[in-house]
Amino acid sequence: MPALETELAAERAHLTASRLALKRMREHAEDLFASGDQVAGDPFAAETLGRHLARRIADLADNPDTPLFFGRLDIDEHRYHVGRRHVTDAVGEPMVLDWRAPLSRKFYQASAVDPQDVEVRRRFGFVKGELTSFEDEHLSRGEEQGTSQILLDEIERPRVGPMRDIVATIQPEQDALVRAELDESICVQGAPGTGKTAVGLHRAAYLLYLHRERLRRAGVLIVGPNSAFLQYIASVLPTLGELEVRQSTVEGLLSTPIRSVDSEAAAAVKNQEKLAVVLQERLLAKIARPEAPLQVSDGSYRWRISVEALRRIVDDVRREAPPYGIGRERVRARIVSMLMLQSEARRGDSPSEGWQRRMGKAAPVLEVLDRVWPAVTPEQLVFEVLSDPATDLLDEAERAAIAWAKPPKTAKSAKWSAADAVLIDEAAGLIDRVPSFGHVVVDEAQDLSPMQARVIARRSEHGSITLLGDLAQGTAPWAARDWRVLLAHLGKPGARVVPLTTGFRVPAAVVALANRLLPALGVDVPEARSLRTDGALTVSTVADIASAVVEKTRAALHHPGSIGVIAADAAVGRLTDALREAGLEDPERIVVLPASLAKGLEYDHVIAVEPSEIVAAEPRGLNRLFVVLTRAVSRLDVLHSHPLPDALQGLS
Ligand SMILES: Nc1ncnc2c1ncn2[C@@H]1O[C@H](COP(=O)(O)OP(=O)(O)OP(=O)(O)O)[C@@H](O)[C@H]1O
Repeated sequence: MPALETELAAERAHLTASRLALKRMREHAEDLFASGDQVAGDPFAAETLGRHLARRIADLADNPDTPLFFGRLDIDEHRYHVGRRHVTDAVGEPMVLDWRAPLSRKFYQASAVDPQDVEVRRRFGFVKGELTSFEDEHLSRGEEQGTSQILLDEIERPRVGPMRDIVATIQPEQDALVRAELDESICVQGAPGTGKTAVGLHRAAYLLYLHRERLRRAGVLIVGPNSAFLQYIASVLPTLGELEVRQSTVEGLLSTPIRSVDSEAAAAVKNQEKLAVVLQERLLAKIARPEAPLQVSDGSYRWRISVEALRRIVDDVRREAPPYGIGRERVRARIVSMLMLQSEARRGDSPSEGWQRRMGKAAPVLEVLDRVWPAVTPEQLVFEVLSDPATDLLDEAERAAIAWAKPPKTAKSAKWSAADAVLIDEAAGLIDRVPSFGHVVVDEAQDLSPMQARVIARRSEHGSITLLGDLAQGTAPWAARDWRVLLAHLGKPGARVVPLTTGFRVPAAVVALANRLLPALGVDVPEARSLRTDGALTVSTVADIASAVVEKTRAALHHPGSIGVIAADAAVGRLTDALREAGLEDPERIVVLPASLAKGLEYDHVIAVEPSEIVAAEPRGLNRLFVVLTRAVSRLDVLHSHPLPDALQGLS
């Protein structure tokens, strides 16, 4: 057998042996799970152990399509296979190292210039789970491949279905971000297709591996722009063995059901940061100066707190500035302890806890509390501000914009909008503490409004964040133009801003087209540089858009992979009908997508319909077009019957 075949056979044998070892590990976990009741001492321990083992069993599942290892490091006579999880043999010797283990870092970072003791780095090529090839780099001899063929094959593989993990081919600049310390917050300014989303998800998996207990308790949260995006990324973390990460939109984090839609003007006002100040001022204005002493009857005794002493309590608590609701409880507790001191002095013993509770709820105490520090719900506070936005912080036009069209009678009967729900969350954060996640990853972060950023700031106050985005793809009316400003709203003003510029999705010709829009977008971001020289771009002037879309879609079906027809939202119905009438319905492969939902997604073949309509549909329409043009993995057809936007003139 030739040497290459012998090597391949040996690697396949190692793969088979690793599979068997994984099976044994899983069976062991299943046996433990089955006998859990007898092993654990009490029902609580049994449940905890059960949950742990169920997680472990799920973690050890073997997916035949995802190879157990994808690389090998030869260091000092040892061979280390690097894969998605640890696999050990019957005596506990490692057969596969988890990609997140410290040693595995060399797989991603070693180079001919800095071999890090690695003699050989081997990358494996797989086809449908079958090990079919490998590439060696003799780093200690100064040999390093340019761009790996296995990487190129991977990024050119047709995309159908949800996003995949990239563990086998993480690049050094991505790896440095994935492995940043847990307490470091970072902001990744990444041009389209540079792997921002992938980096964020792998960072979450890496941090969970390294700080499992801490993060399991505090939790990890991924925030994405919409549910289509969340579905698209949902399977990446489970394939990396991480099942317990919360994935949500900003709206999904809020507790208020959304039952109305704001005008653009109202949404713009409500999303400004100064609304946080408006709410806070209105809340603090509820605190009143005590004007009378407090007297409480207690059996045959009568206790009294002077008005000066009450004022001192209120002033002290106000100065300490706790959340408003906690402040109210603090005032109550201090009143009760003054009463307690009087009772102790007269009766000579300490009152019981029951006595303290009773005093805390005594009618005169409640009366004072309700007068000087009244209880308020977040909904009530927002209702009051919107019903009567009397504040110098808002001008006449702003007040008019947010006034209710039909004022509800009470906070309970109000129909809240998405921006109201954010205000209610702000109010809730002013009134009480919000539990903080250990780490929060925010994707498409450029579109967060200052008030939405504060929703996330509250949930990451004691943790760190990974902020992912591209200022050029900002389409919301309030989209960020400067990361520093947004980072300040997120409570992480000092976070490192790191650019990513090597594109893995979009072919060079398509990147060049999209880059023509950059100067008109009004943001200062580095251009993308594509790793891909393949791909095809056509720009065609057509007479009838619908029939051109049908024709291009039919032609696209000759290639493998997904097809995204992306058009201005208003045109989607018409194009869907045209494709249906032409018999081109294949939900597995063809999607007609409104431009407003394209962000973060990718298709092998994109048919971008009528750019000028996409641009005209919204104030940041040019940014939207930039997003649409950069969704293509292999081929992009631009179809237009109206003139192209200025920046693209002269193309067809
Ligand atoms: N190191 C890599 N190896 C292989 N594929 C990669 C790598 N990095 C990124 N990719 C692939 O490139 C594509 C783009 O990645 P991703 O969606 O994370 O980029 P993005 O920066 O979030 O893009 P956008 O801002 O345009 O939404 C994905 O298909 C991803 O799997």
